[in-house]
Amino acid sequence: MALDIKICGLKTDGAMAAALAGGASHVGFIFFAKSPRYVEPAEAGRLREAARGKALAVAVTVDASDAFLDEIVAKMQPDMLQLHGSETSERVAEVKARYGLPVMKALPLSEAADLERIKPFIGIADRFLFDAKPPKGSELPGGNGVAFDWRILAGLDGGVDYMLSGGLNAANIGDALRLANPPGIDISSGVESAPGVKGPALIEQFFRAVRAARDNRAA
Ligand SMILES: O=C(O)c1ccccc1NCC(=O)[C@H](O)[C@H](O)COP(=O)(O)O
Repeated sequence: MALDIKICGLKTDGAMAAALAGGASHVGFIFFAKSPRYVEPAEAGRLREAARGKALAVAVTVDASDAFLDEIVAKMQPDMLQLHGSETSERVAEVKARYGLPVMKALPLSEAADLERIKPFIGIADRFLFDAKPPKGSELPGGNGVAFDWRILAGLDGGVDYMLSGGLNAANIGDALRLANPPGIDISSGVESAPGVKGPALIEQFFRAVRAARDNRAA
């Protein structure tokens, strides 16, 4: 089974080049002002050009207004929108209809009971991104480098398409793939040398770890 890999929070040409060289299927840009990964929509529009025809460019927003989404869509021309706030299923449907783009809804998980939260979005969101709940006091709904118990995903209906996210890195990706067998994975701070600073060598190392884990499973 193919594994989708999203490298999120890109801000530089070097990090974009490393993500594409590694074989990323998705590249993410953060439009949340408090994040150290924030990029201006026009700059994301410049950066995403390198990904055309190679990886899907994902705009990550948090409870964004129509006006901000209009600006992002016009200037960045994303292939997909990731809604990473407390958007309702009605809002997801509205955004999909307004832009005609696929929407990935991020949901924070910590225990099996949290999987109930996906129900209202089934048939509306095109994909889910399952992330850890932010640590107490964090100003960021994502990009916190915190993992959740991946074993809870074993209880998920096989038809649910999702990316596993939160605290992934080269050291734990093998366990994550083994325990959850996800259709996609997403990483941000695990390939950074400091908050918001992507390390091209760390990105390369992560792809190597993914390949090694998959080769081990196939052997
Ligand atoms: O990364 C951010 O700064 C961010 C800020 C606000 C909303 C979402 C954000 N990130 C979304 C992502 O898809 C991250 O890749 C995901 O949360 C995993 O991050 P990490 O645990 O650092 O790998």
